[in-house]
Amino acid sequence: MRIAVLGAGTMGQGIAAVMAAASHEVTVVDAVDRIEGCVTAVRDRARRHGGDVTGTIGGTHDLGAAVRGAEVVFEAVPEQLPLKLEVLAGVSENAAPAAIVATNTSSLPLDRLAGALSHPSRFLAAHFFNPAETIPGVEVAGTEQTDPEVTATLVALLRSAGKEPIEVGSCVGFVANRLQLALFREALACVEEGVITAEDLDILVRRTIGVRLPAFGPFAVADMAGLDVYHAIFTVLHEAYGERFEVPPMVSRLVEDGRLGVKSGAGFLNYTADELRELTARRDVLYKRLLEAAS
Ligand SMILES: NC(=O)c1ccc[n+]([C@@H]2O[C@H](COP(=O)([O-])OP(=O)(O)OC[C@H]3O[C@@H](n4cnc5c(N)ncnc54)[C@H](O)[C@@H]3O)[C@@H](O)[C@H]2O)c1
Repeated sequence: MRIAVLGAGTMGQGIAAVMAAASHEVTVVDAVDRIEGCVTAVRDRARRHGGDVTGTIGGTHDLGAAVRGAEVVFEAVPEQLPLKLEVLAGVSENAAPAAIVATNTSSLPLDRLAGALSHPSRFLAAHFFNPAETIPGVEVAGTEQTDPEVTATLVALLRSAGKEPIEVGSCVGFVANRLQLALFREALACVEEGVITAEDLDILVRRTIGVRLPAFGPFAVADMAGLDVYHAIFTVLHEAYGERFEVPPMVSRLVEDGRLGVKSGAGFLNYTADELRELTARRDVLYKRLLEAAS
């Protein structure tokens, strides 16, 4: 496929590297003086990521020329609404009506960005994580106007390039950044209260709750801990810290229904008898391997 990547900074280079390593014809567009430097950086990153780079990598300052022949355009210019609107308007003027336009915005509302395009049904978000060539997951979000076929095509493109697209609703900040910032906000609160240093907090996270996350998400972790246990902890933390730790009604409901997690056979998630039997052993093996890999 012919792919244009707009903005060849931290993210654009990574996205271009992913696509070049997957044999696509990639053109990066940037406002920097030395565009050759961006191309070299993309090629180096693609090589480190994928070995042989069979796709071509070009660079230009000319957005119009780059997007004119592109089947997919990835936008990765800085997170400023007026700039993104200007760049997307330039894409709209020059790209073929059938081209798919994907923004890598972290937080800007997709509906506002879609307003810059004359074919908003071809627009959606592909939110990569840094470094884009290494982190597997990519959040994919459309607006109400996005054609489902466009989403399906982008998802297939990402999969074929070795990524793991995960579709999310079109909310500000999507999902991963909301989770990441919620954790960071509480980490800052702990440091500001003086209960731990920033250095020790990083160690604590890496050696406790962080060990679990590559293997199990927050709902699986909660089910393994026991939702009655979470209910009790929320109750105490709510008294100490107020509103932000109020017992979530969903947790209360599940506890009332006897869905306490793995120990009662179901919680947030459902488990087959086989899964329940194997879960603890699988968990212990995974944690051991993850700790070995991280050391
Ligand atoms: N850095 C991250 O960890 C991260 C992660 C996910 C998403 N994002 C999002 O990705 C986008 C890009 O972020 P980044 O970290 O790569 O920024 P960056 O500053 O590293 O790169 C942006 C690039 O865009 C170029 N640029 C500026 N104006 C331009 C224009 N008019 N035309 C073409 N190129 C132009 C800049 O010269 C720069 O090289 C933002 O929307 C950001 O929120 C960033």
